[in-house]
Amino acid sequence: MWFSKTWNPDGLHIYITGGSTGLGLSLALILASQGAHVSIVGRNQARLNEALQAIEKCRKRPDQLFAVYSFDLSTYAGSADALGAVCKAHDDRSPDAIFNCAGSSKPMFLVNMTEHDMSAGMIQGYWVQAWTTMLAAKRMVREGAKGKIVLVSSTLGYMSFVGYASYSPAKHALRGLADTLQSEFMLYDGLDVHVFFPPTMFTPGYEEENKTKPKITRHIESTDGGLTADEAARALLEGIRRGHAHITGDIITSLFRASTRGVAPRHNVLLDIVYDFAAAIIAPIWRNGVDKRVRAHRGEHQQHLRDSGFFL
Ligand SMILES: NC(=O)C1=CN([C@@H]2O[C@H](COP(=O)(O)OP(=O)(O)OC[C@H]3O[C@@H](n4cnc5c(N)ncnc54)[C@H](OP(=O)(O)O)[C@@H]3O)[C@@H](O)[C@H]2O)C=CC1
Ligand SMILES: CCCCCCCCCCCCCCCC(=O)[C@@H](N)CO
Repeated sequence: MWFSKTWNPDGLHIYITGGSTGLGLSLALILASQGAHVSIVGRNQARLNEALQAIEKCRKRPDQLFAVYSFDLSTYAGSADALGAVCKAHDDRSPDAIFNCAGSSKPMFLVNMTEHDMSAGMIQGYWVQAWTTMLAAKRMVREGAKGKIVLVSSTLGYMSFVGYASYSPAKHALRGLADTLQSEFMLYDGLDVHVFFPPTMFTPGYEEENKTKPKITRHIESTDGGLTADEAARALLEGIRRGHAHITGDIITSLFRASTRGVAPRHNVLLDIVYDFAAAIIAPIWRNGVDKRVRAHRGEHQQHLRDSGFFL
């Protein structure tokens, strides 16, 4: 399955969760312009309608079907209803590819989180993609269909630092799910799983998470230059075209990919060995600087805890 080096979306039915903004919308626009039928799901109907208008402008042929559906994918039932609606418009057949882009994050200090913040991290990071993956796999296997399921993790699915206690565990969990399925789906012919690890992407979701993001977190992650949603979408599609199991679209995440590879297949063996070696040198130096910065932040953090009423 790693050796299929071409993928042409023309004429395929592609289901994009979280396709109304950010990465998912960029993917929808690119895939529509390449001749795919595109179905997207999100919660907010107004944003879905706007997305549909934008997708319509990318139409390549009159027979392409574009559809948007409002469902909350954080539950099994919502994900099942969404997938059912998406398939119904295509003779009840499963999509040829599913891009799980839905998700969100709320960076905060652990001790400032409520029970809801902590559990929402797992729901909006993991379950929002895992339920659709499970439901789609069942459908595809029952139909004997060939297809692709793509999960969207993050650089924070390979490593983490202060501020991401509710989010990074969920993105690590997606990697575990993808690695498992990359093995398990060897049982079926033509069912592929890919997992994407984007760095910072300048999207509406990024604007939203910056509202709660601690200053120290923002500072540490500024090492990463970031990508536009369009650049990230193109990197993801290139990874799929190359048949990569773990897809990275920037050098920093490629260093982490190579150095935390486990038994995931390498991309270019020689280059990945170079990345692994480079990470062995750079990672501890970077880490040392970050640890110093976090320790130097202790005084300001205590003040923040007092100001936020934590001790009351
Ligand atoms: N931006 C970044 O810096 C990074 C983001 N990521 C990940 O990439 C993915 C895309 O991020 P990005 O494009 O920034 O996000 P955006 O917030 O811009 O878009 C998220 C999309 O998902 C939808 N969505 C969110 N929650 C649900 C839900 N419970 N049910 C249905 N739809 C939902 C949103 O629509 P609506 O709100 O209307 O439901 C929207 O369409 C996410 O998984 C994110 O965690 C990874 C690394 C970096
Ligand atoms: C091998 C050594 C390399 C050293 C450099 C390390 C730099 C780390 C940058 C981390 C960037 C985190 C991006 C978060 C994206 C994300 O998922 C959030 N925006 C939440 O949505």
